[in-house]
Amino acid sequence: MTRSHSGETIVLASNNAGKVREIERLLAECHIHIRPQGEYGVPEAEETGLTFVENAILKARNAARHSGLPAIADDSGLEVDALRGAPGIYSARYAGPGATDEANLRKLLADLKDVPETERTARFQCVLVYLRHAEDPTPLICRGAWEGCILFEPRGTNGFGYDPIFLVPSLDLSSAELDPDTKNRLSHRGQALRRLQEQLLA
Ligand SMILES: O=c1nc[nH]c2c1ncn2[C@H]1C[C@H](O)[C@@H](COP(=O)(O)OP(=O)(O)OP(=O)(O)O)O1
Ligand SMILES: [Mg+2]
Repeated sequence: MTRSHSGETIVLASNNAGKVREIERLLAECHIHIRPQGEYGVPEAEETGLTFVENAILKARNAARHSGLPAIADDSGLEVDALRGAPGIYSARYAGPGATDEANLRKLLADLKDVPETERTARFQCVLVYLRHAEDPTPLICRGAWEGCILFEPRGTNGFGYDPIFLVPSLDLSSAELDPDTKNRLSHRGQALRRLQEQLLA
């Protein structure tokens, strides 16, 4: 069965403006049209899963159900080796329910204050899920991971979330010091999106 869209709108199951910007930018290049779920009055899904995959499916299904459209969801987070993978799937609520990006980032810096540079390795994970409709039994699932290190102080003003404290070692720049195209070329989300594009357009 073909998965191609021939211009059909896909709802993007995210309330995170930073994610929406990055995903719109990459998918526009291949003429896949997405609209954020806010435009359809989709209520926020409860992220009760224990894996990125489960949470992405929950979010995509919720958006597909309320909008009647195909849906893409992104569940992502930062795994810090010195914290045995935390905050992971809990990255958005690390400093508590409804925490701001700034509060989450400050908590992470505080938790790592005694961890030396060589032990500050980390990676961003991203899982994207595409559902043709709310009951789609064969979701497309694509992932990406981006290796880096946690800085001691924030640097840069681009991006969102933990970007100001995520060092990209090959460039010696934080993720918040990258322009949007460079971040999309390297990031966990960019990797997952290119895999999803291939499958959607296959
Ligand atoms: O490229 C990134 N650059 C910086 N930080 C990032 C990135 N990618 C994920 N993150 C962080 C943000 C948030 O703390 C968590 C995602 O949580 P996650 O539940 O997937 O998203 P969210 O609640 O912000 O929006 P939504 O669920 O509506 O898509 O990981
Ligand atoms: Mg979320």
